[in-house]
Amino acid sequence: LADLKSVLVTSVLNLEMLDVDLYRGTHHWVPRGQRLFGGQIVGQALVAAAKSVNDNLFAHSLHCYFVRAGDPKVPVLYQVERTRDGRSFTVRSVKAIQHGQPILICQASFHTLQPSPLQHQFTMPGVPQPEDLLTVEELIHLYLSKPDIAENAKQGLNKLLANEVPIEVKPVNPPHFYRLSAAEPKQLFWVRARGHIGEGNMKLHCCVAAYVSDYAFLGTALLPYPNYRAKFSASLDHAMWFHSTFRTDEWMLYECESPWAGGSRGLVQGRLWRRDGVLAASCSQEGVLRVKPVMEPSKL
Ligand SMILES: CCC(=O)SCCNC(=O)CCNC(=O)[C@H](O)C(C)(C)COP(=O)(O)OP(=O)(O)OC[C@H]1O[C@@H](n2cnc3c(N)ncnc32)[C@H](O)[C@@H]1OP(=O)(O)O
Repeated sequence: LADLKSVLVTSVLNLEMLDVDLYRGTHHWVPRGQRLFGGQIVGQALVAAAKSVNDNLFAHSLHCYFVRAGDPKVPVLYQVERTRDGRSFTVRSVKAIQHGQPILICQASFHTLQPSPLQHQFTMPGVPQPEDLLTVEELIHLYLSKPDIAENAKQGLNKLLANEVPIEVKPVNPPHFYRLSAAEPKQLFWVRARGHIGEGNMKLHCCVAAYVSDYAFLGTALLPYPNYRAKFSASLDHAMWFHSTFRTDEWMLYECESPWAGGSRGLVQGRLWRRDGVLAASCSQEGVLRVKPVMEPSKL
């Protein structure tokens, strides 16, 4: 079963070409709520951009704004503009369109492989190996097996189990579902695409990493506030930098932290580590976070 090709490759990131530099994407997993998953739109935009660059060029960064909510009822069109082709760097601008209007604007830059004596990186945090940790689904089953669990909590968790998220996630510090204590705005997950992708197509692995990197990212900014729940949260922008080769169908450590929240917004930053400690990619995102108290204050 593990050798089944990842749905991210066969479906989500497999765009239909409509014309030169014009593509159509389909949806796979749509989160609860009425908007498309941002990671899907960024991943598909990067696929569209990468189709117009030479094979010797690799994505090194992307910068996106989510300007409208994506509508799950209709497909997304991706229109690529060939902004510049240089000797080393090539830039593409992609507009994701629904109902004739942009939902995402994305700039992606590609670079030829160039060796350099300048080379450093932070050190990967020391964490338990993925084989010693439980998946989110296993953690939910464990939680559901407790005798005193409230009916509404049960329903919420069962809905989570019914999700067909095409990525596997193993939290390093298992979440306390419905926790009421504040935590530092930091979290660590092992993540990988479900199914097989295989070695060799670095362009594709960058697109999968773009998809994966939006998953649960913004939630990091809510960890210090267990007494508030998001009544509206959405990513406003997303940026990524790709540093080295990696495989997204192998476990990677996603280190997320939120250095700031204020003014109904939160900033999150992340690092995707290869299992052998090589820094694969860095990410940043700002999101809108409109919250309300979990329990209404007493009127007495
Ligand atoms: C996992 C994370 C993800 O993947 S999220 C998915 C990717 N990101 C997105 O889909 C975001 C796409 N972008 C957007 O939807 C827009 O740019 C957003 C962020 C909504 C822009 O916000 P804004 O300029 O407020 O838009 P808008 O005027 O259309 O209002 C949208 C709804 O929000 C409300 N709103 C507005 N301001 C306030 C406020 N200060 N306090 C409370 N509510 C506010 C508006 O009334 C409107 O509500 P409604 O939709 O009419 O019910």
